[in-house]
Amino acid sequence: MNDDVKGTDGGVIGRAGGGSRRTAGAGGSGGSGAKGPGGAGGSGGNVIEISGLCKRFVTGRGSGRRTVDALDDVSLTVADGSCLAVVGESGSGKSTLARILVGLEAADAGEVVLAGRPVARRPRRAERRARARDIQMVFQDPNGSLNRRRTAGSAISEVLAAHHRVTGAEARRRVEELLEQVGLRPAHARSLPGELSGGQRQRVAIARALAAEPRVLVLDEAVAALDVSVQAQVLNLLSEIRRDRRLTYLFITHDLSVVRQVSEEVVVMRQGRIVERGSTTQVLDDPQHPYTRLLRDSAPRPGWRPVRAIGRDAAEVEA
Ligand SMILES: Nc1ncnc2c1ncn2[C@@H]1O[C@H](COP(=O)(O)OP(=O)(O)OP(=O)(O)O)[C@@H](O)[C@H]1O
Repeated sequence: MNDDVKGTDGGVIGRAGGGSRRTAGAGGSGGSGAKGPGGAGGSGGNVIEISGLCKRFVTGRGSGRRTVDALDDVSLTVADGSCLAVVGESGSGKSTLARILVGLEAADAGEVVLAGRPVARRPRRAERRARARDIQMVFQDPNGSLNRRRTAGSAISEVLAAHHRVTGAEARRRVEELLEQVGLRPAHARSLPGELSGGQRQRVAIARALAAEPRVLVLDEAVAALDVSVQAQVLNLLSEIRRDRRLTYLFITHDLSVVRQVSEEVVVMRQGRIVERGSTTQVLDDPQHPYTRLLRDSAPRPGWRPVRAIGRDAAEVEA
């Protein structure tokens, strides 16, 4: 972790309304938040602590060999019950971060502490299962987590059975409760994914993730495929669920208007590194890093004129 981005105030990422912000300096890439008074994993502490995370992908052979540092010394914390948004252009490393967090990918270096427990880089089966209870992921495309031949009810009860000792009538009752929580009717338990709209499918995917009763939801572009009115409904639903269940969200999105709606804090990623972090209002209203300004100025809004510089070096853009 780089000292130039460690806040002397103990960092900001993990605290809602922490009120401070850091821009990573030359060579800086990480953010750091302090443990709250409750300590890691405790109420008021950080439920996610990531430090020095690195991931390199190597593709091709010989002269076609290519290496990409998808994550380069990434550090951040997320406070219990808060929502941290992760933004950045395509290829900046957001999904790799999410996939490592939920165990779909192994990091090359660095540490992940989840609910106070360090996560092994190559965990055993029991550890993977324990992690899945703590942290669940919702993807952009619900078809990724829903089998087209399985009803919504069966998809949800599969996760229930994996993590909780419930069977028969109790499982059916829990499925109905979960469907209601995501704004669907109990009868939807009998629907196949193909019989549901995109928004309804994403609600089922959310109910399925909630069935584990996790502490953390990682949402990777979870509303990006929905049309705007459905998107607003699902975002409202996610906010209600977070409040009611005291969940923690890591919310990956490229859409800055979504960031404003859902998160208290935001980190901005570029080429595998964190370049800026802070409260959502500070970062979006008064961005300090040229790349954040570029992202903001590239977002469509009334009177917007496209900036054709995404992909150019941010320093160039600044100049
Ligand atoms: N399995 C893989 N093999 C090779 N390269 C990969 C792999 N996964 C990701 N990468 C590369 O790592 C970099 C980061 O990818 P990642 O998917 O994390 O970015 P992202 O910010 O989530 O992008 P997007 O918003 O388009 O999903 C990219 O350059 C990508 O091509």
